[in-house]
Amino acid sequence: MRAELIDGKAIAASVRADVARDVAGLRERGVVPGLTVVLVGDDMASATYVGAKEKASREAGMAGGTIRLPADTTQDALLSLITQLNGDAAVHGILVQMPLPKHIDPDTVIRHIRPDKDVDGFHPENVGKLLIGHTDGFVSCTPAGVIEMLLRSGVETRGAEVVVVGRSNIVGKPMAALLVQARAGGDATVTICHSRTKDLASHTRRADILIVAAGRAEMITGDMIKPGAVVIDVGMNSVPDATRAKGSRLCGDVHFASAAEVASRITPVPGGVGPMTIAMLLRNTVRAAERTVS
Ligand SMILES: Nc1nc2c(c(=O)[nH]1)N[C@@H](CN(C=O)c1ccc(C(=O)N[C@@H](CCC(=O)O)C(=O)O)cc1)CN2
Repeated sequence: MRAELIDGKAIAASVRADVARDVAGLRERGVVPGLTVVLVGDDMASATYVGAKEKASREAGMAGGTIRLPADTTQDALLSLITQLNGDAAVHGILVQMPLPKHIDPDTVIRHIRPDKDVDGFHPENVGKLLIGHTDGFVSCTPAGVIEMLLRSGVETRGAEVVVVGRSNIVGKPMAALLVQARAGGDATVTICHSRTKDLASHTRRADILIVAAGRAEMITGDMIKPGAVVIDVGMNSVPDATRAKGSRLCGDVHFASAAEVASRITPVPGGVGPMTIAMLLRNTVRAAERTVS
């Protein structure tokens, strides 16, 4: 393997240590940052992520917890709960775990969360603030985590050719917005590719930094990467693997073995971007709490 690993777990641990210090400072001023996570249904992966968020927020000294609702919860019942959390002064951050059951419209739910408690950064007001460069909103945790990883790893984005594969509202679009903005972790020249992009490899091969968030297991192979590029894999896919006791394994959107022969630096899956998502959620929650006192 030629590439050096970018260790998301270690970087996330250092962000979480910073957050814990900020939480301690707020507690001295009589404010205990509170995060409430809402999980609807019994999706196993979601339950794992929510459990990880709960544990991380507790370890950082925050209050709150998870409200678990059955899969047949109505949209109205969920909206009523959010109204109640919106009005609760002890709750600084509200997060509704995605995906939601099919009978609930995620956009309606996201719009119902008070923008100043939307620590996921999904509300249109927060997305709009990101686009126009206002720093008083919240930025979606996964793209914010990627920028933090690049900054803390000393990867220069200024003037870099960055290709983002994936155009989701949660990752691809905010990722591109962060990369083009005129400040540290930005100033890049950005191309967004997606499922309708013609000759994807001709774009990815130009990238100094390649960020892949397409949701297709191992779709980017070493021959699609410019030698020496930095590769950030946002993908999280479970694929069948008869050699594992579980019968499956977790992999990213990048074919790690071939990519690591070509790239200069690369994030693994697991242990790359995933842990950063949770660290940035904690950071957003501390910011939400800070804004209530300053
Ligand atoms: N309301 C939200 N829903 C979802 C979000 C989100 O940011 N807000 N993102 C994803 C899931 N997600 C957080 O919720 C998430 C996914 C993965 C990880 C993570 O740390 N993964 C580990 C591996 C875990 C495993 O072994 O299964 C890793 O990459 O090392 C954290 C958060 C969709 N929903």
